[in-house]
Amino acid sequence: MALIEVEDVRRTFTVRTRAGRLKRVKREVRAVDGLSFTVDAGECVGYIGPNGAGKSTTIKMLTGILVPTAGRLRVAGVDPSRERVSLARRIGVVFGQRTTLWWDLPLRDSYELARRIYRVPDGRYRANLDRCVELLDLGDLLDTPVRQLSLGQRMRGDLAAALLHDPQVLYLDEPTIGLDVVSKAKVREFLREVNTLQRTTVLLTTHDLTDIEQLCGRVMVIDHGRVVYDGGLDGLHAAGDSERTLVVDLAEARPPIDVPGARVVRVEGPRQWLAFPAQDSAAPLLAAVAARYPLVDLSVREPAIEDVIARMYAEVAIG
Ligand SMILES: Nc1ncnc2c1ncn2[C@@H]1O[C@H](COP(=O)(O)OP(=O)(O)OP(=O)(O)O)[C@@H](O)[C@H]1O
Repeated sequence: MALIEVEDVRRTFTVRTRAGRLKRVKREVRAVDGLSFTVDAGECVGYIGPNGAGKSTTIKMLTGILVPTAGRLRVAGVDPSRERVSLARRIGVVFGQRTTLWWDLPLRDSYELARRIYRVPDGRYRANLDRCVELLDLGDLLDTPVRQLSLGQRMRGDLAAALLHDPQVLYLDEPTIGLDVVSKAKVREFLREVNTLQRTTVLLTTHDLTDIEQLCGRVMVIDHGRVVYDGGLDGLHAAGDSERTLVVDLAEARPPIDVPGARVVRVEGPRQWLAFPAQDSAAPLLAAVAARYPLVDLSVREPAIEDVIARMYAEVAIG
């Protein structure tokens, strides 16, 4: 069942720019330009794209903050901008860059306020709070004012606040930004649990592609307000023409070796790096290298997803 429906949605902004000393001209910016997709209940979807691609504008329309210029939007059966109050009970939102908690209040009081605003029944509130406190390790922090929390602690606090009312959809905008490795791991583990056990639908915007690799079965890449890729991470590699690398340690330093189906991209003493198409099997290549040259060691490196996406953006920009 589709929980999020976006059908040919557009959103333009009129901006005024200087033209000469006194004159100002109006210009139309198409932030979202004919966007269509659906997200089914229980999915965890990465929503990624370069700066200015239209991600925040999409999320703002899906939360009812912005009204689309044209097109149709539904979240959990509700038109976001027309029914913001009933939508608020169905969604949770976390912005990595700013908090939705009350700065001067202890976490516990912020949660209590959220309980009243969303009219969460007592039993459900208790159960959800206990679960979040345990999974996010918030026990010792509940009585600390939000302004005294570290960034990682605050983010964990924000995640709990977004989930106390059992939303069907959770929007996450850069949830791991600025966090250290340990905090990132904790946040990701929690999100995985929320998505797989609670079956909460997650739409995740991030520039940290490890978030996507570890959490999302599906990725949507957006550029210039349109979806340019929608599918699994594997397919993203194929779409971006990505390459894997075979790293070989030869018995001695040599000029670049010659093996069909691969090309040497780097040589450092006896070590050589051979690039080959990511979708090809590495086995024949390994066999060919081993048959021709005395080897000490070899390993295969997967392409960095950042490189794949950078390549894809470059193709879109050229095309
Ligand atoms: N309120 C606004 N007024 C004018 N232009 C806007 C407004 N909001 C967004 N834009 C423009 O719309 C385009 C899309 O912006 P948006 O913030 O949705 O991108 P984004 O993908 O979220 O980028 P980032 O990764 O940098 O957050 C940009 O060109 C931006 O300048």
